[in-house]
Amino acid sequence: MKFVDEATIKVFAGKGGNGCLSFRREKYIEKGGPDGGDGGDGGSVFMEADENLNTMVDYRFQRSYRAESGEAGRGRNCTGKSGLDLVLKVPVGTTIIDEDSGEILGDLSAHGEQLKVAQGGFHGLGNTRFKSSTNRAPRQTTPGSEGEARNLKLELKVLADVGLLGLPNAGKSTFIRAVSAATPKVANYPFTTLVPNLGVVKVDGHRSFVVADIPGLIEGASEGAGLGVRFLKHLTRNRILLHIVDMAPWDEITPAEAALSIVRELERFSPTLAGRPRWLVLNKADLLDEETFAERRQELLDTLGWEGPVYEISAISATGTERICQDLMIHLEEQREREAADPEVLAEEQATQSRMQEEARERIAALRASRRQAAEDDDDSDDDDLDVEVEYVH
Ligand SMILES: Nc1nc2c(ncn2[C@@H]2O[C@H](COP(=O)(O)OP(=O)(O)OP(=O)(O)O)[C@@H](O)[C@H]2O)c(=O)[nH]1
Ligand SMILES: [Mg+2]
Repeated sequence: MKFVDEATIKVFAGKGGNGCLSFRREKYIEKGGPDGGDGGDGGSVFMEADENLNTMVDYRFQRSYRAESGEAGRGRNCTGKSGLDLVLKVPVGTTIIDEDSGEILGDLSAHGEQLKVAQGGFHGLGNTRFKSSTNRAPRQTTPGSEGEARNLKLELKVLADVGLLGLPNAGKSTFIRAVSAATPKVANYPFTTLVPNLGVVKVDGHRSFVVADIPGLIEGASEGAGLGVRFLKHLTRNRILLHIVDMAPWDEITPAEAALSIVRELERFSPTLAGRPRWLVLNKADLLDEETFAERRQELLDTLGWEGPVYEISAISATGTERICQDLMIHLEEQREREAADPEVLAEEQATQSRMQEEARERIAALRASRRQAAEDDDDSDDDDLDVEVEYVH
């Protein structure tokens, strides 16, 4: 699943320090010559790619960044100190755009790569510089120049490793809140989530993966009902799906029926996607006594004929969620290692992704056609919502 993670910031390079106007004043020397030093240069602002980062989240809290200004020059020919450069770290793969002109300033594609985004101001000259044979007591200095200022847009295409799948109200957004710093809206009604949310899950402090919370699928999603179909195709880019099931639904539907409807949806949409690694996550365990929970669990597994991994959690109190994250991390790392070690595994994964996308495209095209047909019949529907591009929101 690919999202654009973006942030808009303003950067200010430091101003150059002013040149100093000063004359030597010492005992016994009545008219000393000029000794005003130059100012220091203002610091510049750089962006630097850092492989330890994977989102722009930090840039959403602080929007304005300033490099140090240079100090003014002083008497006795002292040059002012230069301002320190400011280096702002961004994830590898970030594109940096000048927001006002739309110009792409650069792509930072390797760890440690830097790009200067705002030039520091040049230092002013002290009056010593203006001494000449005809002017032994110059009173002239120049001010330091202003540093550049720029509005920048930082864009990062993020691939989510894990996609959350489930009916509306299953607890997907609650799950992502429990395991990451993302804070999507959670509410006791369906379709709370209207646009996907990404959360970065940190495991043991330094390892991480990205989870995408998408709007709830409802039965008939692959037929274009509800919001689901717009997002189903984005799941074709995930490595693994977590199917979140509400074990204590408030409506008539049983967890087994609900889960089955989701699986059918997936199969109709893309058989290849339905065959991807998928783990069952039974949520809201806190709302049921043990016995009822066990019964529902058994019915669910039987109905699905499920033999894959199953987790029991209570997302609201983050009970059981840590273990899933540990296991997901291991699964993803093993997959990454296999792909890195064996080109055939990587090629296979790419082929699978292409196949899923092809299936998704066909499905969407078929839906479009049938909607168009319907539109001709009643002249009242539109199919614009079938293929929206997804923007990332925290
Ligand atoms: N008791 C209990 N309630 C939960 C749990 N997880 C989620 N909920 C509640 O279930 C409701 C729906 O949760 P959300 O996280 O918004 O569900 P969602 O799957 O994101 O829903 P949509 O965005 O509409 O698709 C909220 O009222 C949550 O507080 C849980 O483990 N226990
Ligand atoms: Mg939600």
